[in-house]
Amino acid sequence: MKELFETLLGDIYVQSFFLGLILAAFLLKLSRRTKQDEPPLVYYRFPIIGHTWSFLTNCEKLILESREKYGETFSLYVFGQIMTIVGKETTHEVLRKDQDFSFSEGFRTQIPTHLIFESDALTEANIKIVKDLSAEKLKHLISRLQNSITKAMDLYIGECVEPKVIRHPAKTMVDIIAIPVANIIVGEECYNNEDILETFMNLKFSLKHFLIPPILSFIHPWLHQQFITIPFKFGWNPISKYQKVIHNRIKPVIKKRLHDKKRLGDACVAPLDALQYYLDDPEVTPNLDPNNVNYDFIVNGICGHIFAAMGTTTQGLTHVLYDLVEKKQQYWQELYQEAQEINKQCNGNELTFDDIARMVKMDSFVKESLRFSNPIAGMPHKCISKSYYTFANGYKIPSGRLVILNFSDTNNDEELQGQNPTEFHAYRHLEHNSPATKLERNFLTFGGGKHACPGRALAIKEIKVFLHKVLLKYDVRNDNEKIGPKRGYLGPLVAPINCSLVFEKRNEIVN
Ligand code: HEM
Repeated sequence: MKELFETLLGDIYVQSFFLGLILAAFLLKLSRRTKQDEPPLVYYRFPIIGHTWSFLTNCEKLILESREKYGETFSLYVFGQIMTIVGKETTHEVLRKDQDFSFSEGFRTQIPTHLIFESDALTEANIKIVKDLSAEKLKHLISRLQNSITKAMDLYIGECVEPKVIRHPAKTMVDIIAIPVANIIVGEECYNNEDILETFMNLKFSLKHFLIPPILSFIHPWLHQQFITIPFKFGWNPISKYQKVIHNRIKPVIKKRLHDKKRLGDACVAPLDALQYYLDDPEVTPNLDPNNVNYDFIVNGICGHIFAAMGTTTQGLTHVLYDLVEKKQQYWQELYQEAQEINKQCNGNELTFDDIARMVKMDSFVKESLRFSNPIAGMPHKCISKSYYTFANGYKIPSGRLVILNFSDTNNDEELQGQNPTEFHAYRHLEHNSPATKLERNFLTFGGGKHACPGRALAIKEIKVFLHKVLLKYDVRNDNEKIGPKRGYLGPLVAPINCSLVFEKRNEIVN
Protein backbone atom coordinates (compact mmCIF):
# COMPACT_ATOMS: atom_id res chain seq x y z
CA MET A 1 0.00 0.00 0.00
CA LYS A 2 2.83 2.33 0.99
CA GLU A 3 4.67 1.49 -2.25
CA LEU A 4 1.56 2.17 -4.31
CA PHE A 5 1.09 5.46 -2.52
CA GLU A 6 4.74 6.43 -3.19
CA THR A 7 4.45 5.46 -6.86
CA LEU A 8 1.28 7.52 -7.21
CA LEU A 9 2.91 10.39 -5.40
CA GLY A 10 5.93 10.07 -7.72
CA ASP A 11 3.56 10.16 -10.69
CA ILE A 12 1.75 13.12 -9.25
CA TYR A 13 5.06 14.99 -8.91
CA VAL A 14 5.96 14.18 -12.50
CA GLN A 15 2.46 15.07 -13.74
CA SER A 16 2.42 18.34 -11.82
CA PHE A 17 5.83 19.20 -13.20
CA PHE A 18 4.63 18.73 -16.79
CA LEU A 19 1.31 20.48 -16.13
CA GLY A 20 3.26 23.36 -14.66
CA LEU A 21 5.44 23.51 -17.75
CA ILE A 22 2.42 23.51 -20.06
CA LEU A 23 0.73 26.19 -17.97
CA ALA A 24 3.88 28.29 -18.04
CA ALA A 25 4.06 27.92 -21.82
CA PHE A 26 0.40 29.01 -22.09
CA LEU A 27 0.94 32.02 -19.85
CA LEU A 28 4.02 32.95 -21.80
CA LYS A 29 1.93 32.84 -24.98
CA LEU A 30 -0.77 35.00 -23.46
CA SER A 31 1.80 37.71 -22.96
CA ARG A 32 3.57 37.04 -26.26
CA ARG A 33 4.75 40.20 -27.99
CA THR A 34 7.30 40.81 -30.70
CA LYS A 35 10.31 43.04 -30.06
CA GLN A 36 10.27 46.66 -31.15
CA ASP A 37 12.47 46.33 -34.23
CA GLU A 38 10.63 43.22 -35.46
CA PRO A 39 8.08 43.38 -38.29
CA PRO A 40 4.68 44.56 -36.95
CA LEU A 41 2.53 41.82 -35.46
CA VAL A 42 -0.94 42.06 -37.01
CA TYR A 43 -3.60 42.76 -34.38
CA TYR A 44 -5.58 39.73 -33.15
CA ARG A 45 -8.44 39.48 -30.77
CA PHE A 46 -8.13 36.06 -29.13
CA PRO A 47 -4.96 35.12 -27.26
CA ILE A 48 -3.47 31.72 -28.13
CA ILE A 49 -5.74 31.34 -31.20
CA GLY A 50 -4.22 34.48 -32.75
CA HIS A 51 -4.76 34.47 -36.54
CA THR A 52 -5.06 30.69 -36.83
CA TRP A 53 -8.76 30.64 -37.69
CA SER A 54 -8.65 33.31 -40.38
CA PHE A 55 -5.41 31.85 -41.76
CA LEU A 56 -7.23 28.56 -42.29
CA THR A 57 -10.60 29.82 -43.44
CA ASN A 58 -9.95 33.09 -45.29
CA CYS A 59 -6.24 33.41 -45.80
CA GLU A 60 -6.56 35.57 -48.91
CA LYS A 61 -8.44 38.31 -47.05
CA LEU A 62 -6.18 38.09 -44.00
CA ILE A 63 -3.00 38.46 -46.04
CA LEU A 64 -4.40 41.18 -48.30
CA GLU A 65 -5.76 43.31 -45.46
CA SER A 66 -2.66 42.85 -43.32
CA ARG A 67 -0.46 43.83 -46.23
CA GLU A 68 -2.53 46.98 -46.84
CA LYS A 69 -2.49 47.99 -43.21
CA TYR A 70 0.99 46.96 -42.05
CA GLY A 71 3.07 47.11 -45.22
CA GLU A 72 5.20 44.64 -47.11
CA THR A 73 6.62 42.74 -44.14
CA PHE A 74 4.47 41.77 -41.16
CA SER A 75 3.97 38.91 -38.74
CA LEU A 76 1.01 36.66 -37.97
CA TYR A 77 0.40 34.44 -34.99
CA VAL A 78 -0.66 31.03 -36.29
CA PHE A 79 -0.78 27.70 -34.44
CA GLY A 80 1.04 29.13 -31.50
CA GLN A 81 3.96 30.60 -33.37
CA ILE A 82 4.84 33.91 -34.89
CA MET A 83 5.54 33.71 -38.59
CA THR A 84 6.76 36.56 -40.72
CA ILE A 85 5.15 37.16 -44.11
CA VAL A 86 7.29 38.90 -46.71
CA GLY A 87 6.00 40.63 -49.86
CA LYS A 88 7.38 41.26 -53.32
CA GLU A 89 10.31 43.44 -52.20
CA THR A 90 11.69 41.04 -49.61
CA THR A 91 10.79 37.69 -51.22
CA HIS A 92 13.94 37.67 -53.35
CA GLU A 93 16.09 38.68 -50.42
CA VAL A 94 14.91 35.52 -48.65
CA LEU A 95 15.45 33.35 -51.75
CA ARG A 96 18.92 34.79 -52.40
CA LYS A 97 20.30 34.64 -48.85
CA ASP A 98 20.73 30.91 -48.53
CA GLN A 99 23.14 31.38 -45.60
CA ASP A 100 20.32 32.98 -43.61
CA PHE A 101 17.16 31.24 -44.86
CA SER A 102 16.57 27.58 -45.54
CA PHE A 103 13.56 26.16 -47.36
CA SER A 104 14.50 22.58 -46.51
CA GLU A 105 14.62 23.47 -42.77
CA GLY A 106 11.28 25.26 -43.11
CA PHE A 107 9.75 22.30 -44.93
CA ARG A 108 10.99 19.88 -42.27
CA THR A 109 8.84 21.60 -39.67
CA GLN A 110 5.87 20.14 -41.60
CA ILE A 111 7.22 16.83 -42.89
CA PRO A 112 10.37 15.43 -41.26
CA THR A 113 11.75 14.01 -44.52
CA HIS A 114 15.27 14.24 -43.06
CA LEU A 115 14.37 11.42 -40.65
CA ILE A 116 13.14 9.21 -43.50
CA PHE A 117 15.38 9.49 -46.53
CA GLU A 118 17.42 12.65 -46.52
CA SER A 119 20.91 13.49 -45.43
CA ASP A 120 22.91 16.57 -46.37
CA ALA A 121 25.29 14.52 -48.52
CA LEU A 122 22.40 12.85 -50.32
CA THR A 123 20.59 16.13 -50.90
CA GLU A 124 23.72 17.65 -52.45
CA ALA A 125 24.21 14.53 -54.59
CA ASN A 126 20.63 14.62 -55.82
CA ILE A 127 20.79 18.32 -56.68
CA LYS A 128 23.91 17.66 -58.75
CA ILE A 129 22.23 14.75 -60.60
CA VAL A 130 19.07 16.70 -61.40
CA LYS A 131 21.02 19.79 -62.51
CA ASP A 132 23.02 17.66 -64.92
CA LEU A 133 20.10 15.63 -66.28
CA SER A 134 17.84 18.63 -66.62
CA ALA A 135 20.45 20.75 -68.42
CA GLU A 136 23.24 19.22 -70.49
CA LYS A 137 21.82 15.73 -70.77
CA LEU A 138 18.20 16.67 -71.44
CA LYS A 139 18.73 16.76 -75.24
CA HIS A 140 19.63 13.09 -75.18
CA LEU A 141 16.58 12.19 -73.13
CA ILE A 142 13.93 13.77 -75.36
CA SER A 143 13.28 10.67 -77.42
CA ARG A 144 12.78 8.44 -74.35
CA LEU A 145 10.73 11.13 -72.68
CA GLN A 146 8.20 11.34 -75.47
CA ASN A 147 8.06 7.60 -76.12
CA SER A 148 7.25 6.99 -72.50
CA ILE A 149 4.67 9.79 -72.46
CA THR A 150 2.99 8.32 -75.57
CA LYS A 151 3.04 4.90 -73.96
CA ALA A 152 1.51 6.27 -70.75
CA MET A 153 -1.21 8.15 -72.65
CA ASP A 154 -2.14 5.04 -74.62
CA LEU A 155 -2.35 3.12 -71.37
CA TYR A 156 -4.31 5.60 -69.25
CA ILE A 157 -6.29 7.64 -71.78
CA GLY A 158 -6.42 5.35 -74.79
CA GLU A 159 -7.84 5.89 -78.27
CA CYS A 160 -11.18 7.36 -77.11
CA VAL A 161 -13.00 6.60 -80.34
CA GLU A 162 -16.05 6.77 -78.10
CA PRO A 163 -15.97 9.64 -75.57
CA LYS A 164 -14.19 8.51 -72.42
CA VAL A 165 -14.90 10.08 -69.05
CA ILE A 166 -11.86 10.39 -66.79
CA ARG A 167 -13.29 10.76 -63.30
CA HIS A 168 -10.11 11.67 -61.46
CA PRO A 169 -7.83 13.53 -63.86
CA ALA A 170 -5.37 14.38 -61.07
CA LYS A 171 -4.86 10.66 -60.38
CA THR A 172 -4.55 9.91 -64.10
CA MET A 173 -1.85 12.60 -64.41
CA VAL A 174 0.07 10.90 -61.57
CA ASP A 175 -0.17 7.55 -63.40
CA ILE A 176 0.97 9.11 -66.66
CA ILE A 177 3.89 11.15 -65.28
CA ALA A 178 5.18 8.19 -63.25
CA ILE A 179 6.26 6.45 -66.47
CA PRO A 180 8.62 9.10 -67.96
CA VAL A 181 9.95 10.05 -64.51
CA ALA A 182 10.67 6.42 -63.57
CA ASN A 183 12.36 5.90 -66.94
CA ILE A 184 14.75 8.78 -66.32
CA ILE A 185 15.41 8.01 -62.64
CA VAL A 186 15.82 4.23 -62.41
CA GLY A 187 16.50 3.54 -66.08
CA GLU A 188 15.18 1.43 -68.88
CA GLU A 189 15.99 -1.97 -67.38
CA CYS A 190 13.56 -1.75 -64.48
CA TYR A 191 11.26 1.30 -64.75
CA ASN A 192 8.49 -0.69 -66.36
CA ASN A 193 7.84 -3.05 -63.46
CA GLU A 194 4.42 -2.63 -61.93
CA ASP A 195 5.76 -2.32 -58.38
CA ILE A 196 8.29 0.34 -59.41
CA LEU A 197 5.62 2.40 -61.15
CA GLU A 198 3.35 2.05 -58.12
CA THR A 199 6.21 3.33 -55.98
CA PHE A 200 6.58 6.38 -58.20
CA MET A 201 2.82 6.95 -58.09
CA ASN A 202 2.28 6.49 -54.36
CA LEU A 203 5.42 7.29 -52.37
CA LYS A 204 4.50 10.92 -51.86
CA PHE A 205 1.01 10.04 -50.59
CA SER A 206 2.48 7.82 -47.88
CA LEU A 207 3.76 10.99 -46.22
CA LYS A 208 0.28 12.44 -45.88
CA HIS A 209 0.14 11.15 -42.26
CA PHE A 210 2.29 14.12 -41.33
CA LEU A 211 -0.15 16.69 -42.62
CA ILE A 212 -2.08 16.91 -39.38
CA PRO A 213 -3.00 20.30 -37.91
CA PRO A 214 -0.20 21.17 -35.47
CA ILE A 215 -2.54 21.50 -32.48
CA LEU A 216 0.29 20.89 -30.00
CA SER A 217 2.08 23.93 -31.39
CA PHE A 218 -0.47 26.00 -29.48
CA ILE A 219 1.50 24.93 -26.43
CA HIS A 220 4.88 24.95 -28.17
CA PRO A 221 6.00 24.11 -31.75
CA TRP A 222 8.65 21.82 -30.23
CA LEU A 223 5.85 19.58 -28.89
CA HIS A 224 4.37 19.14 -32.37
CA GLN A 225 7.82 18.27 -33.73
CA GLN A 226 8.24 15.67 -30.96
CA PHE A 227 4.77 14.29 -31.62
CA ILE A 228 5.23 13.75 -35.36
CA THR A 229 8.58 12.11 -34.84
CA ILE A 230 7.44 9.69 -32.09
CA PRO A 231 6.66 6.87 -34.55
CA PHE A 232 10.25 6.98 -35.85
CA LYS A 233 11.56 6.46 -32.33
CA PHE A 234 9.66 3.15 -32.38
CA GLY A 235 11.14 2.18 -35.73
CA TRP A 236 8.18 3.13 -37.94
CA ASN A 237 9.02 4.28 -41.44
CA PRO A 238 6.12 5.21 -43.74
CA ILE A 239 8.06 4.50 -46.90
CA SER A 240 9.87 1.28 -45.94
CA LYS A 241 7.62 -0.74 -48.28
CA TYR A 242 8.70 1.41 -51.23
CA GLN A 243 12.35 1.38 -50.21
CA LYS A 244 12.23 -2.44 -50.33
CA VAL A 245 10.69 -2.42 -53.82
CA ILE A 246 13.35 -0.04 -55.14
CA HIS A 247 16.12 -2.03 -53.43
CA ASN A 248 14.97 -5.32 -54.94
CA ARG A 249 14.62 -3.87 -58.42
CA ILE A 250 17.81 -1.85 -58.66
CA LYS A 251 20.17 -4.35 -57.02
CA PRO A 252 20.38 -6.74 -60.00
CA VAL A 253 20.58 -3.77 -62.39
CA ILE A 254 23.48 -2.26 -60.45
CA LYS A 255 25.27 -5.61 -60.28
CA LYS A 256 24.95 -6.06 -64.03
CA ARG A 257 26.06 -2.52 -64.80
CA LEU A 258 29.13 -2.81 -62.58
CA HIS A 259 29.93 -6.21 -64.03
CA ASP A 260 29.65 -4.89 -67.62
CA LYS A 261 31.88 -1.97 -66.74
CA LYS A 262 34.53 -4.28 -65.33
CA ARG A 263 34.31 -6.61 -68.31
CA LEU A 264 34.19 -4.03 -71.10
CA GLY A 265 36.16 -1.16 -69.55
CA ASP A 266 36.06 1.98 -71.70
CA ALA A 267 34.02 0.19 -74.36
CA CYS A 268 31.09 -0.01 -71.95
CA VAL A 269 28.40 2.54 -72.85
CA ALA A 270 26.94 3.93 -69.64
CA PRO A 271 23.15 4.24 -69.58
CA LEU A 272 21.77 7.75 -69.13
CA ASP A 273 19.62 7.93 -66.00
CA ALA A 274 19.87 9.12 -62.39
CA LEU A 275 20.79 5.62 -61.16
CA GLN A 276 24.01 5.61 -63.18
CA TYR A 277 25.28 8.77 -61.46
CA TYR A 278 25.47 6.87 -58.15
CA LEU A 279 27.78 4.35 -59.86
CA ASP A 280 29.89 6.65 -62.00
CA ASP A 281 30.16 10.05 -60.46
CA PRO A 282 32.68 10.43 -57.61
CA GLU A 283 31.03 13.71 -56.59
CA VAL A 284 27.77 11.82 -56.05
CA THR A 285 29.17 8.67 -54.46
CA PRO A 286 32.72 9.26 -53.25
CA ASN A 287 34.77 6.06 -52.89
CA LEU A 288 32.24 3.71 -54.45
CA ASP A 289 33.31 0.15 -53.71
CA PRO A 290 31.85 -2.11 -56.46
CA ASN A 291 32.16 -5.08 -54.09
CA ASN A 292 30.32 -3.36 -51.29
CA VAL A 293 27.76 -1.01 -52.75
CA ASN A 294 25.85 1.17 -50.28
CA TYR A 295 22.38 0.32 -51.58
CA ASP A 296 20.60 2.26 -48.83
CA PHE A 297 22.24 5.47 -49.99
CA ILE A 298 21.11 4.90 -53.58
CA VAL A 299 17.61 3.79 -52.59
CA ASN A 300 17.16 6.88 -50.44
CA GLY A 301 18.50 9.04 -53.23
CA ILE A 302 15.88 7.62 -55.58
CA CYS A 303 13.15 8.23 -52.97
CA GLY A 304 14.35 11.84 -52.79
CA HIS A 305 14.03 12.20 -56.58
CA ILE A 306 10.53 10.72 -56.53
CA PHE A 307 9.50 13.05 -53.74
CA ALA A 308 10.88 16.15 -55.50
CA ALA A 309 9.65 15.32 -58.98
CA MET A 310 6.31 13.52 -58.81
CA GLY A 311 3.91 15.67 -56.77
CA THR A 312 5.15 18.96 -58.21
CA THR A 313 5.04 17.91 -61.86
CA THR A 314 1.66 16.17 -61.68
CA GLN A 315 0.10 19.03 -59.75
CA GLY A 316 1.43 21.51 -62.32
CA LEU A 317 0.28 19.38 -65.22
CA THR A 318 -3.22 18.93 -63.76
CA HIS A 319 -3.62 22.69 -63.37
CA VAL A 320 -2.45 23.38 -66.90
CA LEU A 321 -4.79 20.74 -68.32
CA TYR A 322 -7.80 22.17 -66.46
CA ASP A 323 -6.90 25.69 -67.60
CA LEU A 324 -6.63 24.48 -71.19
CA VAL A 325 -10.10 22.96 -71.00
CA GLU A 326 -11.65 25.86 -69.07
CA LYS A 327 -10.25 28.50 -71.42
CA LYS A 328 -10.93 26.41 -74.48
CA GLN A 329 -12.91 29.06 -76.36
CA GLN A 330 -10.07 31.53 -76.11
CA TYR A 331 -6.95 29.45 -76.58
CA TRP A 332 -7.51 25.86 -77.72
CA GLN A 333 -7.70 26.51 -81.47
CA GLU A 334 -4.62 28.75 -81.50
CA LEU A 335 -2.58 26.27 -79.48
CA TYR A 336 -3.82 23.44 -81.66
CA GLN A 337 -2.60 25.30 -84.75
CA GLU A 338 0.83 25.80 -83.22
CA ALA A 339 0.96 22.10 -82.37
CA GLN A 340 -0.13 21.16 -85.88
CA GLU A 341 2.50 23.35 -87.55
CA ILE A 342 5.25 21.85 -85.42
CA ASN A 343 3.93 18.38 -86.13
CA LYS A 344 3.98 19.09 -89.89
CA GLN A 345 7.53 20.38 -89.75
CA CYS A 346 8.71 17.17 -88.17
CA ASN A 347 6.54 15.09 -90.50
CA GLY A 348 4.70 13.56 -87.61
CA ASN A 349 8.00 12.02 -86.44
CA GLU A 350 9.49 12.34 -83.00
CA LEU A 351 9.80 15.86 -81.66
CA THR A 352 13.33 17.16 -81.34
CA PHE A 353 14.61 19.42 -78.61
CA ASP A 354 14.24 22.37 -81.02
CA ASP A 355 10.66 21.39 -81.90
CA ILE A 356 9.74 21.61 -78.23
CA ALA A 357 11.47 25.01 -78.02
CA ARG A 358 9.25 26.17 -80.90
CA MET A 359 6.09 25.60 -78.81
CA VAL A 360 6.25 29.21 -77.68
CA LYS A 361 2.54 29.84 -77.23
CA MET A 362 2.17 26.62 -75.29
CA ASP A 363 5.19 27.56 -73.18
CA SER A 364 3.66 30.90 -72.24
CA PHE A 365 0.31 29.24 -71.50
CA VAL A 366 2.03 26.76 -69.19
CA LYS A 367 3.88 29.55 -67.38
CA GLU A 368 0.71 31.58 -66.86
CA SER A 369 -1.12 28.51 -65.61
CA LEU A 370 1.68 27.68 -63.17
CA ARG A 371 1.62 31.28 -61.94
CA PHE A 372 -2.10 30.91 -61.28
CA SER A 373 -1.58 27.66 -59.40
CA ASN A 374 0.61 29.39 -56.77
CA PRO A 375 -0.55 29.40 -53.18
CA ILE A 376 -1.58 32.67 -51.52
CA ALA A 377 1.48 32.39 -49.34
CA GLY A 378 3.95 29.54 -48.96
CA MET A 379 7.46 28.13 -49.25
CA PRO A 380 8.24 28.42 -45.53
CA HIS A 381 11.89 29.33 -45.02
CA LYS A 382 13.45 28.99 -41.59
CA CYS A 383 15.74 31.79 -40.49
CA ILE A 384 19.10 30.06 -39.81
CA SER A 385 21.18 33.15 -39.04
CA LYS A 386 23.24 32.92 -35.87
CA SER A 387 21.06 35.00 -33.59
CA TYR A 388 18.91 37.29 -35.76
CA TYR A 389 18.59 38.55 -39.32
CA THR A 390 18.12 42.16 -40.35
CA PHE A 391 16.15 42.64 -43.56
CA ALA A 392 17.14 45.37 -46.03
CA ASN A 393 13.99 47.21 -44.89
CA GLY A 394 15.43 47.39 -41.36
CA TYR A 395 13.18 44.85 -39.61
CA LYS A 396 14.87 42.19 -37.49
CA ILE A 397 13.75 38.60 -36.92
CA PRO A 398 15.24 36.03 -34.54
CA SER A 399 16.93 32.84 -35.67
CA GLY A 400 14.41 30.00 -35.96
CA ARG A 401 11.57 32.26 -37.18
CA LEU A 402 9.50 30.88 -40.09
CA VAL A 403 9.33 33.27 -43.02
CA ILE A 404 6.53 32.75 -45.53
CA LEU A 405 6.55 34.22 -49.04
CA ASN A 406 3.49 36.28 -49.93
CA PHE A 407 2.92 34.92 -53.46
CA SER A 408 -0.21 37.05 -54.02
CA ASP A 409 1.79 40.21 -53.48
CA THR A 410 4.06 39.30 -56.40
CA ASN A 411 1.32 37.80 -58.56
CA ASN A 412 -1.15 40.68 -58.20
CA ASP A 413 1.35 43.43 -58.84
CA GLU A 414 0.87 45.38 -62.07
CA GLU A 415 4.44 46.60 -62.22
CA LEU A 416 5.76 43.04 -62.08
CA GLN A 417 3.09 41.25 -64.15
CA GLY A 418 1.88 43.87 -66.60
CA GLN A 419 -1.72 44.93 -67.13
CA ASN A 420 -4.54 43.18 -65.28
CA PRO A 421 -2.28 40.90 -63.24
CA THR A 422 -5.18 39.01 -61.67
CA GLU A 423 -6.55 37.96 -65.06
CA PHE A 424 -5.35 34.89 -66.92
CA HIS A 425 -3.54 36.14 -70.00
CA ALA A 426 -1.87 33.16 -71.66
CA TYR A 427 0.63 35.09 -73.76
CA ARG A 428 1.76 37.56 -71.14
CA HIS A 429 5.15 35.79 -70.84
CA LEU A 430 5.57 35.43 -74.60
CA GLU A 431 5.16 39.18 -74.95
CA HIS A 432 8.05 39.61 -72.50
CA ASN A 433 10.06 36.89 -74.15
CA SER A 434 10.20 35.00 -70.89
CA PRO A 435 10.13 31.19 -71.20
CA ALA A 436 8.58 29.05 -68.47
CA THR A 437 11.95 27.90 -67.14
CA LYS A 438 13.26 31.45 -66.70
CA LEU A 439 13.49 32.58 -63.10
CA GLU A 440 12.40 36.15 -62.67
CA ARG A 441 11.20 38.43 -59.93
CA ASN A 442 7.64 38.02 -61.14
CA PHE A 443 7.56 34.21 -61.25
CA LEU A 444 7.94 32.24 -58.05
CA THR A 445 6.76 28.75 -59.02
CA PHE A 446 10.30 27.36 -59.10
CA GLY A 447 11.68 29.44 -56.22
CA GLY A 448 14.85 31.38 -56.85
CA GLY A 449 18.49 31.93 -55.97
CA LYS A 450 20.96 29.10 -55.46
CA HIS A 451 18.25 26.59 -54.54
CA ALA A 452 15.83 27.32 -57.38
CA CYS A 453 14.32 24.11 -58.73
CA PRO A 454 17.00 22.32 -60.79
CA GLY A 455 14.38 20.00 -62.37
CA ARG A 456 12.28 22.74 -63.94
CA ALA A 457 13.49 22.26 -67.54
CA LEU A 458 12.65 18.58 -67.34
CA ALA A 459 9.23 19.24 -65.80
CA ILE A 460 8.33 21.90 -68.39
CA LYS A 461 9.37 19.61 -71.26
CA GLU A 462 7.21 16.81 -69.88
CA ILE A 463 4.21 19.09 -69.53
CA LYS A 464 4.63 20.58 -73.01
CA VAL A 465 5.11 17.23 -74.73
CA PHE A 466 2.05 15.81 -72.98
CA LEU A 467 -0.17 18.78 -73.93
CA HIS A 468 1.13 18.81 -77.50
CA LYS A 469 0.02 15.22 -77.87
CA VAL A 470 -3.32 15.88 -76.19
CA LEU A 471 -4.05 18.80 -78.55
CA LEU A 472 -3.23 16.74 -81.63
CA LYS A 473 -5.09 13.63 -80.62
CA TYR A 474 -8.12 14.57 -78.57
CA ASP A 475 -10.93 16.93 -78.00
CA VAL A 476 -11.29 17.44 -74.23
CA ARG A 477 -14.18 18.98 -72.34
CA ASN A 478 -15.59 19.18 -68.83
CA ASP A 479 -17.95 16.35 -68.03
CA ASN A 480 -20.41 18.88 -66.69
CA GLU A 481 -19.98 22.05 -68.75
CA LYS A 482 -22.22 24.04 -66.44
CA ILE A 483 -20.41 23.33 -63.19
CA GLY A 484 -16.77 23.09 -64.29
CA PRO A 485 -13.87 22.65 -61.90
CA LYS A 486 -14.21 24.30 -58.51
CA ARG A 487 -11.21 26.41 -57.60
CA GLY A 488 -10.37 27.54 -54.14
CA TYR A 489 -7.87 27.51 -51.34
CA LEU A 490 -7.28 25.30 -48.33
CA GLY A 491 -5.73 27.73 -45.89
CA PRO A 492 -3.01 29.42 -47.93
CA LEU A 493 -2.69 26.50 -50.36
CA VAL A 494 -4.48 25.85 -53.64
CA ALA A 495 -7.13 23.21 -53.02
CA PRO A 496 -6.88 20.13 -55.25
CA ILE A 497 -9.26 20.41 -58.21
CA ASN A 498 -11.43 17.51 -59.13
CA CYS A 499 -13.83 17.56 -62.01
CA SER A 500 -14.29 14.76 -64.55
CA LEU A 501 -12.97 15.39 -68.04
CA VAL A 502 -14.21 13.80 -71.26
CA PHE A 503 -11.61 12.80 -73.85
CA GLU A 504 -12.70 12.10 -77.40
CA LYS A 505 -10.61 11.34 -80.46
CA ARG A 506 -10.31 14.35 -82.78
CA ASN A 507 -12.07 14.10 -86.12
CA GLU A 508 -9.52 15.99 -88.18
CA ILE A 509 -6.70 13.97 -89.59
CA VAL A 510 -3.37 15.18 -88.32
CA ASN A 511 -0.72 15.99 -91.04
C1 HEM B 1 6.25 21.68 -62.15
C2 HEM B 1 7.14 20.96 -61.50
C3 HEM B 1 8.02 21.44 -60.38
C4 HEM B 1 7.84 22.49 -59.51
C5 HEM B 1 6.67 23.47 -59.46
C6 HEM B 1 8.98 22.51 -58.62
C7 HEM B 1 9.17 23.46 -57.61
C8 HEM B 1 10.28 23.51 -56.80
C9 HEM B 1 10.51 24.53 -55.80
C10 HEM B 1 9.56 25.68 -55.48
C11 HEM B 1 11.69 24.26 -55.22
C12 HEM B 1 12.36 25.06 -54.09
C13 HEM B 1 13.14 26.18 -54.72
C14 HEM B 1 13.83 27.10 -53.73
O1 HEM B 1 14.20 26.66 -52.62
O2 HEM B 1 14.01 28.28 -54.07
C15 HEM B 1 12.22 23.07 -55.83
C16 HEM B 1 13.41 22.48 -55.47
C17 HEM B 1 13.86 21.30 -56.03
N1 HEM B 1 13.31 20.59 -57.07
FE1 HEM B 1 11.62 21.10 -58.08
N2 HEM B 1 9.81 21.47 -58.94
C18 HEM B 1 9.27 20.80 -60.01
C19 HEM B 1 9.81 19.69 -60.64
C20 HEM B 1 10.96 19.05 -60.26
C21 HEM B 1 11.51 17.87 -60.90
C22 HEM B 1 10.89 17.16 -62.12
C23 HEM B 1 12.64 17.53 -60.22
C24 HEM B 1 13.59 16.39 -60.42
C25 HEM B 1 13.68 15.61 -61.44
C26 HEM B 1 12.81 18.51 -59.16
C27 HEM B 1 13.86 18.51 -58.25
C28 HEM B 1 14.07 19.49 -57.30
C29 HEM B 1 15.19 19.47 -56.38
C30 HEM B 1 16.29 18.40 -56.30
C31 HEM B 1 15.06 20.61 -55.57
C32 HEM B 1 15.99 21.06 -54.43
C33 HEM B 1 16.93 22.13 -54.94
C34 HEM B 1 17.85 22.70 -53.87
O3 HEM B 1 17.54 22.57 -52.69
O4 HEM B 1 18.90 23.26 -54.23
N3 HEM B 1 11.78 19.41 -59.22
N4 HEM B 1 11.35 22.63 -56.80
